[in-house]
Amino acid sequence: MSEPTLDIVAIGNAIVDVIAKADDAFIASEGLSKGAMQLLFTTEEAEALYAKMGPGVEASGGSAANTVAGIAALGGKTGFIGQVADDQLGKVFRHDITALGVAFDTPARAGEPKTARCLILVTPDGERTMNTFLGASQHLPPAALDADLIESGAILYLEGYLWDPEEPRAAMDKAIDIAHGAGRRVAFTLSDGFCVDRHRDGFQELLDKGRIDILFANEDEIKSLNETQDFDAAVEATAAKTPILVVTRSEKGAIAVKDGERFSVSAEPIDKMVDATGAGDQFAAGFLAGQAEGRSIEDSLTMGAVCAAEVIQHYGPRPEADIKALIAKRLG
Ligand SMILES: OC[C@H]1O[C@H](O)[C@H](O)[C@@H]1O
Repeated sequence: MSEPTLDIVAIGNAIVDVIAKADDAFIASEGLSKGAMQLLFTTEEAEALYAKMGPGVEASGGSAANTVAGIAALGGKTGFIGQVADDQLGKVFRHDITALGVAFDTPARAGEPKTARCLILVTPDGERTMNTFLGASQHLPPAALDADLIESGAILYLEGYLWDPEEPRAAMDKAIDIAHGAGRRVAFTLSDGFCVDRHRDGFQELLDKGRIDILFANEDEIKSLNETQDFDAAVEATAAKTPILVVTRSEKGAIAVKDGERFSVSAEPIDKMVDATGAGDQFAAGFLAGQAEGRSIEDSLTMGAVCAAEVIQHYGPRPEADIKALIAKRLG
């Protein structure tokens, strides 16, 4: 079996975010669930919400894409697979991710629907409420997978959001087989509490069949997965099904369980939470980069916490500061 040449290869929704400030009254009046991600099913729905939003800033996003962007910023070698349309936003997404040194060669898809966009409303408390029009990203077919790219990564990283549409779900299923067939590890994020509600059985089946080697979740997601409000019981149940479980807990820090041993890290101090978008993505970036560098679970958790703390102190889901330097300062 050949040695991997990349640290992480991710498959995810290829999305351009539009980020705007909003108040709680707007979230309520639109009937949105604060802090969650809801899907917008038509262009009309997306345009209607966009028209009501305040001035927005565009930034490349997509959960797993944000994670590989973070790992690349930390000096890791990464690849990405995701579907954009042959349009302006697709070009923006491709430019931004390749400019970071991420290998991304999934061909653009001609015609409708357009490249995915996520309308993100950030309230004064820094919480983000996401509204995603999946557009072209829901048409990532299994045939678009670059098996060589997947096999070249030490870890394949997948986002639970991609379990919503049928074609990418089949693609991820195939990608797991390719990665495991090449002796690689598979990491997976549960993405969102509502997403877990929609796909609890599918996610549990992945775990029961031993198809996930590293699972990322937050508190809501792990409780939802196990249909319990008892955090410790939820962690124990899922930790028994995967070699490494990582659970982020916002200001309470994060924990990991590896082979029955539990580790924890405090949240890094911050001045102010400006925008929570990308917090989980950058935590995963720090943790996976640590794993790729052969670091301990404790140090990988600290790297996750440093990356998450950086991203929530500015608008946008990807790092702006020199996170490599921040980690060097923190871990020496
Ligand atoms: O996790 C944050 C990301 O989720 C959504 O997919 C948005 O694109 C955003 O960048």
